[in-house]
Amino acid sequence: MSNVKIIVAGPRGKMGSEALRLIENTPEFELVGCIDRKHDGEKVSDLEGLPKLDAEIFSDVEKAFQQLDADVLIDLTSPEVGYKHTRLALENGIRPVVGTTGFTQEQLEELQDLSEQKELGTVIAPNFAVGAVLMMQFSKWAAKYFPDVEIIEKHHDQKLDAPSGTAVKTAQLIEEVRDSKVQGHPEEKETIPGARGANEDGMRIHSVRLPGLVAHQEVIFGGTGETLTIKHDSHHRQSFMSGVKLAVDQVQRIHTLVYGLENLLE
Ligand SMILES: NC(=O)c1ccc[n+]([C@@H]2O[C@H](COP(=O)([O-])OP(=O)(O)OC[C@H]3O[C@@H](n4cnc5c(N)ncnc54)[C@H](O)[C@@H]3O)[C@@H](O)[C@H]2O)c1
Ligand SMILES: O=C(O)C1=N[C@H](C(=O)O)CCC1
Repeated sequence: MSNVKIIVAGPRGKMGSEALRLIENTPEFELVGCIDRKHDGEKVSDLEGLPKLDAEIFSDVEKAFQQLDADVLIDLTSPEVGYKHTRLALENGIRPVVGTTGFTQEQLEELQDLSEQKELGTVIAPNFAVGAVLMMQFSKWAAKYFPDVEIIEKHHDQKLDAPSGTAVKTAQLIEEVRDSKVQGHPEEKETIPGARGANEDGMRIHSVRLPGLVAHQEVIFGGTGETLTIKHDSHHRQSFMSGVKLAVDQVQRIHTLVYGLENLLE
């Protein structure tokens, strides 16, 4: 089988640089280029701290997609940029694997339509860590029996979007199995705005941002005389890489958009 030819967008980022190491250590993966706001025309191997890979950096994304012979784009950038890259990749016949979070529901639907129109697989996963996927699935299961639930997500303080993509996805999975409900006292009042967190279908989501954190989430269920907490911690960004690898492998076998790694796990 021939190598999977990959473009990485955001190669100098915390996740992008980890994805480069994954490619370096995966014999069947080949980095053919990168998309970066800076360093146009330089090689990845010229940049300090990145693997010694002989792939060119492009600042013009359209030029990169037209000139490079690529199968897959791995996007690990920021919400607006990631959305634009995903659209352009599909328009140029390249299958996107997207870890970038913060896409709106409307953007996800547009990308689903484009993916189907082009008959090209797309994987968008708010969390590539297998443990986090299980935490979300266990939460969906628990919500059948414990409909009162609050989510506390904790991330490093450089994160742009809040709530996290994982928290939004968790809430969506819970919404599939519980009726809409208002939680807490019906007459509760916030004396400091935001004290009760974001409100997603009655579920409260609290976002913590602190240096020292990577990616963490607790889903707390309350019942009569008991609580259940389902918790996941990513202590290192390597935790996301087996999921990225799975997504790159699977995106070549599908012809639609898959939102969430759980849809690719057996
Ligand atoms: N799905 C997951 O499992 C997962 C895990 C961690 C992070 N994330 C998401 O991945 C994204 C990146 O996270 P990070 O921690 O690596 O952030 P980061 O800030 O460390 O890296 C983002 C990179 O994108 C680059 N970038 C910005 N605009 C660009 C453009 N126009 N063209 C090319 N590159 C551009 C920046 O230069 C930067 O290097 C975020 O959306 C984050 O929420 C997802
Ligand atoms: O570091 C981040 O940013 C992360 N974002 C994802 C999210 O928004 O859910 C999860 C993993 C880390």
